Amino acid sequence: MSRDDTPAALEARRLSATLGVTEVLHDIDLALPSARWTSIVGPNGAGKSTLLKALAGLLAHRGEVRLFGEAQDKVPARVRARRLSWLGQSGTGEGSADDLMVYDVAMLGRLPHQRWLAAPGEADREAVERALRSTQAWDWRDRPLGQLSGGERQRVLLARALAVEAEVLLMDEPLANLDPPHQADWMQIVRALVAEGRTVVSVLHELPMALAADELVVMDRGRVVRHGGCDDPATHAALEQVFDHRIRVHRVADQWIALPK
Ligand SMILES: Nc1ncnc2c1ncn2[C@@H]1O[C@H](COP(=O)(O)OP(=O)(O)OP(=O)(O)O)[C@@H](O)[C@H]1O
Repeated sequence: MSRDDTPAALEARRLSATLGVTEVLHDIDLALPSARWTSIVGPNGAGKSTLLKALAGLLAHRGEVRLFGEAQDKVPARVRARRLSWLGQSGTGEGSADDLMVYDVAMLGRLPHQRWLAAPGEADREAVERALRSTQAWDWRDRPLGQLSGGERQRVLLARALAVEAEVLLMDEPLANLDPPHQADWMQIVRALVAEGRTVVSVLHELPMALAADELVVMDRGRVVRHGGCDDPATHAALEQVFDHRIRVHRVADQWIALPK
């Protein structure tokens, strides 16, 4: 449960996961509050993507994952796909979509809402247009995904994730390839989602952006070493520690930044 006794949006209990023959997540207990933005950070190989996939129900694991208090493997796949939206690391698993038009890629986000083989309805078209406009990808709607630059493509995939209009959005390195203005736009989109009561969980390498979240999960070697507020000195200390004290968290112009030492 989260601190105020409402069910956490996502909760992991004694969560472990093995890839190949190696256990990469060890006994993780974690409760991510709803209507908040939580960032997951840590060194390369810490297990961030694996944790996100396990939380999304995309990876076999031991232990339990709960979605708003309900055992996630008991939630029917279609219902889960409406409640939980996923943006994977760019370049993974999207190759087969290269020939699709941008509009149709974003429309894939509406599949969980559509009846089997039914054509998209008005609500689907509106959600797709809203999503593509919010990531400034609407002008490319008639272009094939494969013709776009890395950053343009990322904005289309973000639009697809937004088009789901899910309560929970999980995003793995959503800022990859985005230029600074579009990184700022991404943060505005996230803040707007959270203001609407949605829950956002992002794996980020950009520490200043990660520290702009409400809460930070700091991982190291397959474990959560700290889950706390982004303004909390104990969170900053954990962050500095997992990066071997090679960074230092500072307050500059009303935001937290992490500078190399
Ligand atoms: N198929 C696999 N078989 C064995 N080990 C794997 C496999 N895939 C990933 N791993 C290992 O699992 C660990 C966790 O990987 P994961 O991708 O979750 O880390 P991460 O924190 O997201 O890293 P990064 O910041 O580099 O993206 C790494 O040590 C990685 O080498």
